[in-house]
Amino acid sequence: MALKRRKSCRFQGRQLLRIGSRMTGAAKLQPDAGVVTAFSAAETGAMEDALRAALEGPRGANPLVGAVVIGPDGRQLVSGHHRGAGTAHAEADAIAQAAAVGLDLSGCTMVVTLEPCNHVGRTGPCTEAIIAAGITDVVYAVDDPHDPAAGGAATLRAAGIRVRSGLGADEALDLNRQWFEAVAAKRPFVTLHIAQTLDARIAAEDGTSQWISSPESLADNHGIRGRIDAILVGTQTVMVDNPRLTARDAAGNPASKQPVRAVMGLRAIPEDAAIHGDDGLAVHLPTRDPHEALSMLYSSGIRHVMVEGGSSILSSFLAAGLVDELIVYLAPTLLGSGTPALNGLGITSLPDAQQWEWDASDGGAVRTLGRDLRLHLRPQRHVALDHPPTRAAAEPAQGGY
Ligand SMILES: NC(=O)C1=CN([C@@H]2O[C@H](COP(=O)(O)OP(=O)(O)OC[C@H]3O[C@@H](n4cnc5c(N)ncnc54)[C@H](OP(=O)(O)O)[C@@H]3O)[C@@H](O)[C@H]2O)C=CC1
Ligand SMILES: Nc1c(N[C@@H]2O[C@H](COP(=O)(O)O)[C@@H](O)[C@H]2O)[nH]c(=O)[nH]c1=O
Repeated sequence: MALKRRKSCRFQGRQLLRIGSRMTGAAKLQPDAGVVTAFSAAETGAMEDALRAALEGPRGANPLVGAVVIGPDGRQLVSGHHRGAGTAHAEADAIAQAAAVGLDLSGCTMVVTLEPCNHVGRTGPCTEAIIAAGITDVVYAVDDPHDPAAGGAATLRAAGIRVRSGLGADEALDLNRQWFEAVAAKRPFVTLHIAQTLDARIAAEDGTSQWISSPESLADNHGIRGRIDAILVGTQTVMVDNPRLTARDAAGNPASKQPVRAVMGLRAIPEDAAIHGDDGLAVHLPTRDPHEALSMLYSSGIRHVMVEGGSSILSSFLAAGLVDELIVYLAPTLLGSGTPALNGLGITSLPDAQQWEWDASDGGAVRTLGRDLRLHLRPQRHVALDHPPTRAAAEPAQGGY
Protein backbone atom coordinates (compact mmCIF):
# COMPACT_ATOMS: atom_id res chain seq x y z
CA MET A 1 0.00 0.00 0.00
CA ALA A 2 1.53 3.30 -1.05
CA LEU A 3 0.37 6.40 0.75
CA LYS A 4 -0.58 9.23 -1.56
CA ARG A 5 2.21 11.76 -1.71
CA ARG A 6 4.00 13.86 -4.21
CA LYS A 7 7.71 13.44 -4.48
CA SER A 8 8.21 17.08 -5.51
CA CYS A 9 7.40 18.27 -2.00
CA ARG A 10 10.28 16.38 -0.43
CA PHE A 11 13.18 18.33 0.86
CA GLN A 12 16.15 17.11 2.83
CA GLY A 13 14.52 13.74 3.38
CA ARG A 14 11.38 15.27 4.80
CA GLN A 15 8.01 15.92 3.27
CA LEU A 16 6.02 19.09 3.65
CA LEU A 17 2.42 18.03 3.84
CA ARG A 18 -0.76 19.89 4.35
CA ILE A 19 -3.52 18.15 6.19
CA GLY A 20 -6.62 19.30 4.36
CA SER A 21 -9.87 18.79 6.30
CA ARG A 22 -8.17 16.11 8.31
CA MET A 23 -11.22 14.31 9.63
CA THR A 24 -13.11 14.02 6.37
CA GLY A 25 -13.04 11.23 3.85
CA ALA A 26 -11.49 13.73 1.47
CA ALA A 27 -8.43 14.08 3.69
CA LYS A 28 -5.36 13.97 1.53
CA LEU A 29 -1.67 14.15 2.11
CA GLN A 30 -1.10 17.19 -0.01
CA PRO A 31 1.89 19.45 -0.24
CA ASP A 32 0.46 22.95 -0.02
CA ALA A 33 0.14 26.06 2.06
CA GLY A 34 -2.15 26.13 5.07
CA VAL A 35 -1.75 24.05 8.20
CA VAL A 36 1.71 22.68 7.74
CA THR A 37 2.88 19.50 9.34
CA ALA A 38 6.04 17.75 8.33
CA PHE A 39 6.35 14.01 8.18
CA SER A 40 9.62 12.33 7.36
CA ALA A 41 9.96 9.68 4.69
CA ALA A 42 10.64 7.21 7.53
CA GLU A 43 7.37 8.16 9.21
CA THR A 44 5.49 7.82 5.92
CA GLY A 45 7.01 4.39 5.34
CA ALA A 46 6.19 3.40 8.91
CA MET A 47 2.57 4.48 8.44
CA GLU A 48 2.33 2.34 5.29
CA ASP A 49 3.61 -0.62 7.27
CA ALA A 50 1.31 0.16 10.20
CA LEU A 51 -1.67 0.13 7.83
CA ARG A 52 -0.50 -3.23 6.50
CA ALA A 53 -0.04 -4.61 10.02
CA ALA A 54 -3.54 -3.46 10.95
CA LEU A 55 -4.97 -5.74 8.25
CA GLU A 56 -3.81 -8.78 10.18
CA GLY A 57 -6.48 -8.26 12.83
CA PRO A 58 -10.14 -9.31 12.73
CA ARG A 59 -12.96 -6.86 12.15
CA GLY A 60 -15.60 -6.32 14.78
CA ALA A 61 -16.37 -4.22 17.83
CA ASN A 62 -12.91 -2.66 17.66
CA PRO A 63 -11.22 -1.05 14.66
CA LEU A 64 -8.24 -2.55 12.85
CA VAL A 65 -5.15 -0.75 14.14
CA GLY A 66 -1.46 -1.11 13.37
CA ALA A 67 1.58 0.57 14.95
CA VAL A 68 5.25 0.83 14.06
CA VAL A 69 7.97 2.29 16.27
CA ILE A 70 10.91 3.96 14.60
CA GLY A 71 14.18 5.00 16.18
CA PRO A 72 15.73 8.50 16.03
CA ASP A 73 17.62 7.38 12.90
CA GLY A 74 14.33 6.43 11.17
CA ARG A 75 14.91 2.69 11.38
CA GLN A 76 11.83 0.58 12.10
CA LEU A 77 12.31 -1.21 15.41
CA VAL A 78 9.09 -3.04 16.14
CA SER A 79 5.50 -3.26 14.91
CA GLY A 80 2.25 -4.34 16.49
CA HIS A 81 -1.40 -4.76 15.65
CA HIS A 82 -4.69 -5.22 17.40
CA ARG A 83 -6.14 -8.74 17.47
CA GLY A 84 -9.71 -7.93 18.47
CA ALA A 85 -11.78 -6.77 21.43
CA GLY A 86 -10.24 -7.57 24.79
CA THR A 87 -6.70 -8.01 23.46
CA ALA A 88 -3.78 -5.56 23.56
CA HIS A 89 -4.09 -2.48 21.38
CA ALA A 90 -1.56 -2.07 18.57
CA GLU A 91 0.61 0.40 20.51
CA ALA A 92 0.65 -1.79 23.62
CA ASP A 93 1.39 -4.83 21.44
CA ALA A 94 4.40 -3.10 19.85
CA ILE A 95 5.67 -1.86 23.23
CA ALA A 96 5.24 -5.33 24.78
CA GLN A 97 7.17 -6.90 21.92
CA ALA A 98 9.98 -4.41 22.39
CA ALA A 99 10.04 -5.10 26.14
CA ALA A 100 10.13 -8.85 25.51
CA VAL A 101 13.44 -8.48 23.65
CA GLY A 102 14.84 -5.77 25.93
CA LEU A 103 14.48 -2.99 23.38
CA ASP A 104 14.56 0.52 24.87
CA LEU A 105 12.06 2.75 23.07
CA SER A 106 12.98 6.01 24.79
CA GLY A 107 13.43 8.84 22.31
CA CYS A 108 11.58 6.86 19.61
CA THR A 109 8.56 7.72 17.45
CA MET A 110 5.33 5.73 17.57
CA VAL A 111 3.52 5.73 14.22
CA VAL A 112 -0.02 4.44 14.56
CA THR A 113 -3.13 4.30 12.37
CA LEU A 114 -5.53 5.55 15.10
CA GLU A 115 -5.17 8.07 17.90
CA PRO A 116 -3.79 6.29 20.99
CA CYS A 117 -6.57 5.61 23.48
CA ASN A 118 -6.88 7.45 26.72
CA HIS A 119 -9.43 5.31 28.48
CA VAL A 120 -9.37 2.21 30.60
CA GLY A 121 -11.47 -0.36 28.74
CA ARG A 122 -10.70 -4.04 28.76
CA THR A 123 -7.04 -3.06 28.42
CA GLY A 124 -5.08 -0.18 29.98
CA PRO A 125 -4.77 3.17 28.20
CA CYS A 126 -2.19 3.26 25.43
CA THR A 127 -1.23 6.81 26.38
CA GLU A 128 0.10 5.47 29.70
CA ALA A 129 2.12 2.73 27.96
CA ILE A 130 3.58 5.22 25.47
CA ILE A 131 4.58 7.67 28.21
CA ALA A 132 6.05 4.88 30.34
CA ALA A 133 8.10 3.61 27.38
CA GLY A 134 9.79 7.02 27.04
CA ILE A 135 8.51 7.54 23.50
CA THR A 136 8.94 11.22 22.60
CA ASP A 137 7.02 11.49 19.30
CA VAL A 138 3.67 10.15 18.18
CA VAL A 139 2.31 10.30 14.63
CA TYR A 140 -1.21 9.02 14.13
CA ALA A 141 -3.60 8.95 11.18
CA VAL A 142 -7.11 9.70 12.50
CA ASP A 143 -8.80 10.65 15.76
CA ASP A 144 -10.47 7.96 17.82
CA PRO A 145 -14.18 8.81 17.96
CA HIS A 146 -14.54 6.84 21.18
CA ASP A 147 -12.48 9.14 23.31
CA PRO A 148 -13.99 12.23 24.90
CA ALA A 149 -13.03 15.75 23.73
CA ALA A 150 -9.66 15.71 25.45
CA GLY A 151 -8.54 12.40 23.99
CA GLY A 152 -5.28 10.51 23.87
CA ALA A 153 -3.46 13.18 21.86
CA ALA A 154 -4.11 15.80 24.54
CA THR A 155 -2.88 13.48 27.28
CA LEU A 156 0.30 12.74 25.34
CA ARG A 157 0.93 16.44 24.69
CA ALA A 158 0.39 17.23 28.36
CA ALA A 159 3.13 14.69 29.10
CA GLY A 160 5.50 16.58 26.79
CA ILE A 161 5.23 14.24 23.83
CA ARG A 162 5.23 15.78 20.35
CA VAL A 163 2.04 14.64 18.63
CA ARG A 164 1.16 15.03 14.97
CA SER A 165 -1.79 13.54 13.08
CA GLY A 166 -3.26 13.20 9.60
CA LEU A 167 -0.55 11.12 7.94
CA GLY A 168 -2.39 8.35 6.04
CA ALA A 169 -5.77 9.70 7.15
CA ASP A 170 -7.53 8.70 3.91
CA GLU A 171 -6.21 5.18 4.08
CA ALA A 172 -6.91 4.81 7.80
CA LEU A 173 -10.48 6.01 7.37
CA ASP A 174 -11.00 3.62 4.48
CA LEU A 175 -9.44 0.74 6.42
CA ASN A 176 -12.15 1.02 9.07
CA ARG A 177 -14.88 2.81 7.15
CA GLN A 178 -17.61 0.35 8.18
CA TRP A 179 -16.53 0.54 11.80
CA PHE A 180 -16.61 4.34 11.77
CA GLU A 181 -20.10 4.20 10.27
CA ALA A 182 -21.35 1.74 12.87
CA VAL A 183 -19.88 3.88 15.67
CA ALA A 184 -21.47 7.05 14.27
CA ALA A 185 -24.83 5.29 13.85
CA LYS A 186 -24.64 3.91 17.41
CA ARG A 187 -25.30 0.38 16.24
CA PRO A 188 -23.32 -2.84 16.53
CA PHE A 189 -20.83 -3.83 13.83
CA VAL A 190 -22.58 -6.49 11.73
CA THR A 191 -20.94 -9.61 10.31
CA LEU A 192 -23.16 -11.67 8.02
CA HIS A 193 -22.55 -15.41 7.82
CA ILE A 194 -23.74 -17.55 4.91
CA ALA A 195 -22.91 -21.26 4.71
CA GLN A 196 -24.02 -22.21 1.23
CA THR A 197 -23.73 -24.70 -1.59
CA LEU A 198 -22.20 -23.88 -4.96
CA ASP A 199 -25.71 -23.04 -6.17
CA ALA A 200 -26.35 -20.69 -3.25
CA ARG A 201 -28.65 -22.94 -1.16
CA ILE A 202 -28.54 -22.86 2.62
CA ALA A 203 -30.89 -25.82 3.15
CA ALA A 204 -32.36 -28.63 1.04
CA GLU A 205 -36.03 -28.83 0.05
CA ASP A 206 -36.84 -30.93 3.12
CA GLY A 207 -35.20 -28.34 5.41
CA THR A 208 -32.04 -30.35 6.13
CA SER A 209 -28.88 -28.24 6.25
CA GLN A 210 -26.47 -29.89 8.69
CA TRP A 211 -23.97 -29.78 7.47
CA ILE A 212 -23.35 -28.00 4.22
CA SER A 213 -20.02 -26.69 5.55
CA SER A 214 -16.80 -28.62 6.02
CA PRO A 215 -15.62 -29.35 9.60
CA GLU A 216 -12.91 -26.73 9.07
CA SER A 217 -15.52 -24.09 8.11
CA LEU A 218 -17.62 -25.03 11.13
CA ALA A 219 -14.56 -24.66 13.37
CA ASP A 220 -13.88 -21.23 11.86
CA ASN A 221 -17.50 -20.24 12.47
CA HIS A 222 -17.30 -21.36 16.09
CA GLY A 223 -14.10 -19.31 16.45
CA ILE A 224 -16.05 -16.23 15.37
CA ARG A 225 -18.93 -17.15 17.70
CA GLY A 226 -16.36 -17.13 20.50
CA ARG A 227 -15.25 -13.54 19.93
CA ILE A 228 -18.47 -11.73 18.97
CA ASP A 229 -20.96 -10.24 21.41
CA ALA A 230 -24.12 -11.73 19.89
CA ILE A 231 -25.35 -14.19 17.26
CA LEU A 232 -28.71 -13.62 15.58
CA VAL A 233 -31.13 -15.92 13.71
CA GLY A 234 -34.77 -15.73 12.60
CA THR A 235 -37.63 -17.50 14.39
CA GLN A 236 -37.99 -19.90 11.46
CA THR A 237 -34.44 -21.15 11.90
CA VAL A 238 -35.22 -21.85 15.55
CA MET A 239 -38.36 -23.81 14.50
CA VAL A 240 -36.58 -25.80 11.79
CA ASP A 241 -33.11 -26.36 13.26
CA ASN A 242 -33.61 -26.01 16.99
CA PRO A 243 -30.02 -24.67 17.16
CA ARG A 244 -27.92 -24.13 20.27
CA LEU A 245 -25.90 -21.24 18.80
CA THR A 246 -23.13 -21.62 21.34
CA ALA A 247 -19.40 -21.36 20.64
CA ARG A 248 -17.83 -24.82 20.87
CA ASP A 249 -14.57 -26.53 20.01
CA ALA A 250 -14.31 -29.52 17.68
CA ALA A 251 -15.02 -31.89 20.60
CA GLY A 252 -18.18 -29.97 21.47
CA ASN A 253 -16.78 -28.30 24.60
CA PRO A 254 -18.06 -24.77 25.20
CA ALA A 255 -15.68 -21.87 24.61
CA SER A 256 -14.80 -19.65 27.56
CA LYS A 257 -16.65 -16.68 26.07
CA GLN A 258 -20.19 -17.23 24.80
CA PRO A 259 -22.23 -14.83 22.63
CA VAL A 260 -25.70 -13.59 23.45
CA ARG A 261 -28.13 -15.70 21.39
CA ALA A 262 -30.72 -13.46 19.74
CA VAL A 263 -33.84 -14.63 17.88
CA MET A 264 -35.60 -12.09 15.68
CA GLY A 265 -39.29 -12.36 14.74
CA LEU A 266 -42.78 -11.96 16.08
CA ARG A 267 -43.57 -15.58 16.93
CA ALA A 268 -42.93 -16.85 20.42
CA ILE A 269 -39.94 -19.13 20.91
CA PRO A 270 -40.99 -22.62 22.04
CA GLU A 271 -40.22 -23.13 25.72
CA ASP A 272 -38.27 -26.29 25.05
CA ALA A 273 -36.09 -24.70 22.33
CA ALA A 274 -32.41 -25.52 22.78
CA ILE A 275 -31.51 -21.88 22.25
CA HIS A 276 -32.74 -20.98 25.75
CA GLY A 277 -29.86 -22.87 27.35
CA ASP A 278 -29.36 -22.36 31.06
CA ASP A 279 -26.98 -19.40 31.10
CA GLY A 280 -29.46 -16.55 30.62
CA LEU A 281 -27.78 -15.47 27.37
CA ALA A 282 -30.79 -16.02 25.06
CA VAL A 283 -32.91 -13.03 24.03
CA HIS A 284 -36.02 -12.70 21.89
CA LEU A 285 -36.20 -9.58 19.70
CA PRO A 286 -39.91 -9.30 18.83
CA THR A 287 -39.44 -7.34 15.61
CA ARG A 288 -39.01 -7.83 11.88
CA ASP A 289 -37.11 -4.56 11.50
CA PRO A 290 -33.33 -5.07 11.41
CA HIS A 291 -32.70 -1.48 12.54
CA GLU A 292 -34.84 -2.07 15.60
CA ALA A 293 -33.17 -5.39 16.32
CA LEU A 294 -29.76 -3.73 16.21
CA SER A 295 -30.84 -0.88 18.42
CA MET A 296 -32.20 -3.34 21.02
CA LEU A 297 -28.88 -5.17 20.99
CA TYR A 298 -26.84 -1.95 21.12
CA SER A 299 -28.74 -0.67 24.12
CA SER A 300 -27.80 -3.80 26.00
CA GLY A 301 -24.10 -3.26 25.28
CA ILE A 302 -23.70 -5.46 22.19
CA ARG A 303 -21.08 -4.00 19.84
CA HIS A 304 -20.52 -6.88 17.38
CA VAL A 305 -23.25 -9.17 16.11
CA MET A 306 -23.03 -12.06 13.66
CA VAL A 307 -26.22 -12.62 11.68
CA GLU A 308 -26.36 -16.36 10.88
CA GLY A 309 -29.61 -16.73 8.93
CA GLY A 310 -31.89 -17.95 7.49
CA SER A 311 -32.62 -16.37 4.15
CA SER A 312 -35.29 -13.93 5.29
CA ILE A 313 -33.06 -12.53 7.99
CA LEU A 314 -29.93 -12.41 5.81
CA SER A 315 -31.92 -10.65 3.08
CA SER A 316 -33.45 -8.11 5.43
CA PHE A 317 -30.07 -7.01 6.81
CA LEU A 318 -28.52 -6.84 3.34
CA ALA A 319 -31.48 -4.96 1.86
CA ALA A 320 -31.28 -2.43 4.71
CA GLY A 321 -27.56 -1.83 4.04
CA LEU A 322 -26.72 -2.94 7.55
CA VAL A 323 -23.96 -5.42 6.79
CA ASP A 324 -20.35 -4.40 7.48
CA GLU A 325 -18.62 -7.69 6.76
CA LEU A 326 -19.71 -10.72 4.77
CA ILE A 327 -18.31 -14.20 5.34
CA VAL A 328 -19.46 -16.87 2.88
CA TYR A 329 -18.53 -20.51 3.41
CA LEU A 330 -18.86 -21.97 -0.08
CA ALA A 331 -19.17 -25.76 -0.22
CA PRO A 332 -18.52 -27.63 -3.49
CA THR A 333 -22.00 -29.15 -3.26
CA LEU A 334 -25.04 -28.84 -5.50
CA LEU A 335 -28.66 -29.12 -4.39
CA GLY A 336 -30.50 -27.72 -7.41
CA SER A 337 -33.42 -26.75 -5.21
CA GLY A 338 -34.08 -25.85 -1.58
CA THR A 339 -33.80 -22.66 0.48
CA PRO A 340 -31.85 -19.96 -1.36
CA ALA A 341 -29.28 -18.01 0.61
CA LEU A 342 -31.19 -14.83 -0.19
CA ASN A 343 -34.87 -14.35 -1.02
CA GLY A 344 -34.90 -10.83 -2.40
CA LEU A 345 -33.07 -7.56 -1.87
CA GLY A 346 -35.57 -5.37 -3.69
CA ILE A 347 -33.25 -5.19 -6.71
CA THR A 348 -34.81 -5.57 -10.15
CA SER A 349 -32.16 -4.13 -12.42
CA LEU A 350 -28.42 -4.80 -12.71
CA PRO A 351 -27.33 -1.17 -12.24
CA ASP A 352 -28.95 -1.33 -8.80
CA ALA A 353 -27.04 -4.47 -7.75
CA GLN A 354 -25.18 -4.32 -4.45
CA GLN A 355 -21.45 -4.23 -5.06
CA TRP A 356 -18.98 -5.82 -2.66
CA GLU A 357 -15.23 -5.88 -2.55
CA TRP A 358 -12.79 -8.49 -1.35
CA ASP A 359 -11.55 -7.90 2.17
CA ALA A 360 -7.87 -8.67 2.64
CA SER A 361 -7.98 -8.37 6.43
CA ASP A 362 -7.90 -11.23 8.92
CA GLY A 363 -6.29 -13.93 6.80
CA GLY A 364 -7.33 -12.69 3.38
CA ALA A 365 -10.29 -12.49 1.05
CA VAL A 366 -10.28 -16.14 -0.04
CA ARG A 367 -9.16 -19.04 2.08
CA THR A 368 -9.50 -22.79 1.71
CA LEU A 369 -11.12 -24.45 4.70
CA GLY A 370 -11.09 -28.20 4.10
CA ARG A 371 -13.11 -28.69 0.94
CA ASP A 372 -14.77 -25.27 1.25
CA LEU A 373 -13.77 -21.80 0.20
CA ARG A 374 -14.17 -19.02 2.75
CA LEU A 375 -14.96 -15.73 1.06
CA HIS A 376 -14.45 -12.50 2.97
CA LEU A 377 -15.98 -9.29 1.69
CA ARG A 378 -17.00 -5.81 2.68
CA PRO A 379 -19.35 -3.30 1.04
CA GLN A 380 -17.77 -1.47 -1.84
CA ARG A 381 -16.92 2.11 -1.09
CA HIS A 382 -19.11 4.38 -3.19
CA VAL A 383 -18.27 7.80 -1.88
CA ALA A 384 -16.11 9.39 0.77
CA LEU A 385 -17.48 9.06 4.28
CA ASP A 386 -20.51 11.34 4.40
CA HIS A 387 -20.31 11.66 8.12
CA PRO A 388 -16.69 11.64 9.16
CA PRO A 389 -16.09 10.31 12.64
CA THR A 390 -16.29 12.91 15.34
CA ARG A 391 -15.62 12.55 19.02
CA ALA A 392 -19.20 13.36 19.84
CA ALA A 393 -20.43 10.57 17.57
CA ALA A 394 -19.87 7.70 19.88
CA GLU A 395 -20.71 6.70 23.36
CA PRO A 396 -17.89 5.19 25.34
CA ALA A 397 -17.05 1.74 24.06
CA GLN A 398 -18.79 -1.03 25.96
CA GLY A 399 -18.60 -4.26 24.03
CA GLY A 400 -15.26 -3.44 22.50
CA TYR A 401 -11.93 -2.12 23.70
N1 LIG B 1 -26.68 -22.74 5.98
C1 LIG B 1 -26.81 -21.69 6.77
O1 LIG B 1 -25.90 -20.86 6.91
C2 LIG B 1 -28.07 -21.48 7.51
C3 LIG B 1 -29.22 -22.12 7.12
N2 LIG B 1 -30.38 -21.86 7.74
C4 LIG B 1 -31.58 -22.49 7.21
O2 LIG B 1 -32.47 -21.47 6.78
C5 LIG B 1 -33.79 -21.95 6.84
C6 LIG B 1 -34.66 -20.87 7.46
O3 LIG B 1 -34.66 -19.72 6.64
P1 LIG B 1 -35.97 -18.83 6.53
O4 LIG B 1 -37.12 -19.73 6.24
O5 LIG B 1 -35.69 -17.74 5.58
O6 LIG B 1 -36.21 -18.32 8.00
P2 LIG B 1 -35.45 -17.30 8.96
O7 LIG B 1 -34.62 -18.02 9.93
O8 LIG B 1 -34.83 -16.22 8.14
O9 LIG B 1 -36.67 -16.71 9.78
C7 LIG B 1 -37.73 -16.09 9.10
C8 LIG B 1 -38.74 -15.65 10.11
O10 LIG B 1 -38.19 -14.61 10.87
C9 LIG B 1 -39.19 -13.64 11.16
N3 LIG B 1 -38.65 -12.38 10.64
C10 LIG B 1 -38.01 -11.48 11.41
N4 LIG B 1 -37.63 -10.45 10.67
C11 LIG B 1 -38.01 -10.69 9.42
C12 LIG B 1 -37.87 -9.96 8.23
N5 LIG B 1 -37.28 -8.77 8.17
N6 LIG B 1 -38.34 -10.50 7.09
C13 LIG B 1 -38.95 -11.69 7.12
N7 LIG B 1 -39.13 -12.42 8.24
C14 LIG B 1 -38.66 -11.92 9.39
C15 LIG B 1 -40.47 -14.12 10.51
O11 LIG B 1 -41.15 -14.84 11.51
P3 LIG B 1 -42.19 -14.21 12.55
O12 LIG B 1 -43.55 -14.56 12.03
O13 LIG B 1 -41.86 -14.91 13.81
O14 LIG B 1 -41.98 -12.74 12.62
C16 LIG B 1 -39.99 -15.10 9.47
O15 LIG B 1 -40.90 -16.12 9.21
C17 LIG B 1 -33.74 -23.22 7.66
O16 LIG B 1 -33.93 -24.32 6.80
C18 LIG B 1 -32.35 -23.26 8.24
O17 LIG B 1 -31.86 -24.56 8.34
C19 LIG B 1 -30.47 -21.00 8.77
C20 LIG B 1 -29.35 -20.36 9.23
C21 LIG B 1 -28.05 -20.52 8.61
N1 LIG C 1 -26.05 -25.53 8.22
C1 LIG C 1 -24.98 -24.80 8.53
C2 LIG C 1 -25.01 -23.79 9.48
N2 LIG C 1 -26.16 -23.54 10.12
C3 LIG C 1 -26.29 -22.64 11.25
O1 LIG C 1 -25.84 -23.28 12.44
C4 LIG C 1 -26.95 -23.42 13.33
C5 LIG C 1 -26.77 -24.61 14.22
O2 LIG C 1 -25.93 -24.24 15.25
P1 LIG C 1 -25.62 -25.19 16.48
O3 LIG C 1 -26.94 -25.77 16.95
O4 LIG C 1 -25.00 -24.32 17.51
O5 LIG C 1 -24.69 -26.25 15.99
C6 LIG C 1 -28.13 -23.47 12.41
O6 LIG C 1 -29.35 -23.20 13.02
C7 LIG C 1 -27.77 -22.39 11.46
O7 LIG C 1 -27.92 -21.11 12.03
N3 LIG C 1 -23.88 -23.10 9.75
C8 LIG C 1 -22.71 -23.36 9.12
O8 LIG C 1 -21.69 -22.70 9.38
N4 LIG C 1 -22.66 -24.34 8.21
C9 LIG C 1 -23.75 -25.08 7.87
O9 LIG C 1 -23.63 -25.99 7.05
